[in-house]
Amino acid sequence: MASFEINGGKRLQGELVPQGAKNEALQVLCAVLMTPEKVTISNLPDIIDVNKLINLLQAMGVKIEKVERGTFIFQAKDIDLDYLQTEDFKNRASSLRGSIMIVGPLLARYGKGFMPKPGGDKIGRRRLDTHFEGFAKLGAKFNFDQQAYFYSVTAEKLKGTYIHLDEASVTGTANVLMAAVLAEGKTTIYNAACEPYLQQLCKMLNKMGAKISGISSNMLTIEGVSELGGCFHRVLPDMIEIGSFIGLAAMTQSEITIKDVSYENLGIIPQTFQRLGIDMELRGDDLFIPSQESYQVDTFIDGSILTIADAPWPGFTPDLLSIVLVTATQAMGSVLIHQKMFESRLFFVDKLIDMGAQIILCDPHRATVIGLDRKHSLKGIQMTSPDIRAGVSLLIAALSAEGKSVIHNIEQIDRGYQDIDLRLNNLGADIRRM
Ligand SMILES: CC(=O)N[C@H]1[C@@H](OP(=O)(O)OP(=O)(O)OC[C@H]2O[C@@H](n3ccc(=O)[nH]c3=O)[C@H](O)[C@@H]2O)O[C@H](CO)[C@@H](O)[C@@H]1O
Ligand SMILES: C=C(OP(=O)(O)O)C(=O)O
Repeated sequence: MASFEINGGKRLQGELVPQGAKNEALQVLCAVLMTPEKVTISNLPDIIDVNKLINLLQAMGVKIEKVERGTFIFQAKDIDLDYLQTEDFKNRASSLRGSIMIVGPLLARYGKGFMPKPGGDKIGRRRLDTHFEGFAKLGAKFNFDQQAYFYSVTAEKLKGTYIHLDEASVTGTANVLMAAVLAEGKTTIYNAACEPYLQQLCKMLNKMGAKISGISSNMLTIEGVSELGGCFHRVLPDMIEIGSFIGLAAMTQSEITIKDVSYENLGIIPQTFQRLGIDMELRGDDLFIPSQESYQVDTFIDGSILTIADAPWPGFTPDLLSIVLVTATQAMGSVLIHQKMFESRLFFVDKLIDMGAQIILCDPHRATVIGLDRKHSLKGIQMTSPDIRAGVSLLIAALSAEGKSVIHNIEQIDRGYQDIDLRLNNLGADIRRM
């Protein structure tokens, strides 16, 4: 288990180039299974989860050529379907969440798809009903082996239909969408998730010959086609990393320019950090965050305490709530953080409280943060990263803190943030990997 040792209290200055988006990368990598033709993807982040999925695809028989860091050519001509029953497949596929999205493409192209219990963050219940109910609506037969915790779907032929998803699941929408693209006839997916990740996936599939309309809305219409061809696709900058850098700048009083953020795809994210009192300026497509002595949390119009809550897109993404929470610890004013989607994502506040933050964990979903307004700094401590976003939040807290902190289990951070220590050290941080 690797660790970071951080000497905090340093102001950073300079430019950060965001990596490609982790959660989009996982979707579009699964989509290479939709065609026997070559698919080139660029701006793939070099992070644990993405590399695990690339290795899984390779083990399944996908030919992969690395053009340069971040750019790969994939060709899924001969897939070894027997491999999907092996222990090696089960081990690899269960080590990340994104692998679940290979099921839709496999079902669509080969009439069968398998999946062990997928991995990913332990941040609460993460059910897969939406995925399998969607496949069943398209005509697939579903089986769940409870003993082996193994999901399988089979179908001789998928037939387009009307599907009202039980919830706007991100990976669920991607999975059902990919199955529908090669189904016979028209499919409508209502209550579809519509994050930029999904918009990008739809655009990529259309480039490959799919007929998807309604992109960016919660109703996707798909006219099935019999086959897809190759394409070139570039992954968007990671909006979660961009949000993390905004919080980092505010907490450490740093002046940071985040390059080429693709502002139009950030949705409500900049606005949400502005409500914490963080100034920012859009310069071209770069986001400039000035060094701020103090930032004051907004209230609602009636003067009541601000609530920041997650919601399906275009609402505020749950993956940035931990970062908003840590950023609020040094703000002037109070804010209620309401994590509606996941029930185990706020417990890391214990560590922030140990560092001197003023937080009341009301229940597993809600925490009230009473900002310190830099009356005193957080103090460095030893801690363990419980999940990817809490891990980065603890890193931000440690960078702002007085003294030395150690964060254990940084594999959690590395699975989503590329070379984070090196990139922040280039701007003046003091992070040592141990
Ligand atoms: C690999 C990947 O892409 N992971 C992301 C994906 O996970 P994933 O696709 O697994 O998450 P889902 O969108 O399926 O659901 C996330 C959680 O929110 C709940 N839920 C979902 C929709 C809804 O309308 N109401 C509701 O309560 C679900 O029950 C679940 O507990 O989306 C999540 C939600 O944005 C993100 O946190 C994950 O980073
Ligand atoms: C929860 C996340 O990832 P995963 O779904 O891969 O666990 C995340 O990216 O914040």
